[in-house]
Amino acid sequence: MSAAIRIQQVSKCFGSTQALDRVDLEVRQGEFFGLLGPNGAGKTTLISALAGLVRADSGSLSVMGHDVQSDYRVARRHLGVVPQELVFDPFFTVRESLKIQSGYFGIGDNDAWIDEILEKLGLTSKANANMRMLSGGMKRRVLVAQALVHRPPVIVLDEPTAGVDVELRQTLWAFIRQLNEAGHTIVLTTHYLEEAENLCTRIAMLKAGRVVALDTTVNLLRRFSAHSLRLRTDGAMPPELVRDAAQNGGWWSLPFDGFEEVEPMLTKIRAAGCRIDDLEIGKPDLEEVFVRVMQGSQQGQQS
Ligand SMILES: Nc1ncnc2c1ncn2[C@@H]1O[C@H](COP(=O)(O)OP(=O)(O)OP(=O)(O)O)[C@@H](O)[C@H]1O
Repeated sequence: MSAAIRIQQVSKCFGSTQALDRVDLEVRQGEFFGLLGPNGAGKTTLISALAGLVRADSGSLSVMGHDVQSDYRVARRHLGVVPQELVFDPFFTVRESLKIQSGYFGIGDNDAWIDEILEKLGLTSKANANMRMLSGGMKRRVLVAQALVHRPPVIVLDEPTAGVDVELRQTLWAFIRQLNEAGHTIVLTTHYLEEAENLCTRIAMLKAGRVVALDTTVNLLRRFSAHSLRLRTDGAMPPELVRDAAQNGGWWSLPFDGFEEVEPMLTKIRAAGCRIDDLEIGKPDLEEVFVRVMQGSQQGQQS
């Protein structure tokens, strides 16, 4: 079975800026894959290269086995991209825009699918509204609809929830999850790491155009983050606990692997005469993983 997306040794420079530096990445069919990185890491450039909007200086990219340069039309037909920028033609209604988009892909009678997408994205009541009359969140919904109009097996969403309200987020993720369950491959870039942690089964992290971590979400959390006992006390902590602890805003954070370690830690704190004023258990989270990977730029274990 061919990979949904295969990126091999892709580099791209804009003048003196190395936006992509020998990127190797493979996304399997049916995956929900996260592409993360700080501003300017190269995520959008990589997506643009995949969609044929930017030409890589070297390397190759394919979608469902079709090279994005030599087999552009077929590769593009297999790909739906939700762009980060709100670009649209202000003169058409929502339905007209979707019909025109269908036309680009040579699809004539697409009304039933358009109705379904409109409904799933909560756009039915806006179908005949002019694009320029829509709010920012509604325009973003239309961008998602446009990306799906030709039923692409691979869907790439470039920060689809930037600046959108809770309702759209939930509607959007419910729909995207459904598409993933139906077999579509999903690639997501987002700065909301909680979203990526909940949705993506595998994650690549980019920094300065390079892949600096690539692994399953579970493995990344296991390797770079831990449970922690977080507490505020009235006095100095026992020195043997301070060694591994981090302090932030009056809170101590003590990492641990198994819950059986918690009670002995509390006993030591009490024995040192400290009163515990507040206490909580922190779970491993992707934000900690992200910060540690970006600080260290370790090459993550491949999976
Ligand atoms: N058309 C362009 N011309 C010149 N430089 C560009 C162009 N497009 C991107 N770059 C540069 O390439 C680098 C990667 O940009 P890119 O937009 O791919 O990052 P990103 O990871 O998508 O960032 P963000 O999270 O902010 O969207 C940046 O340094 C950016 O300034």
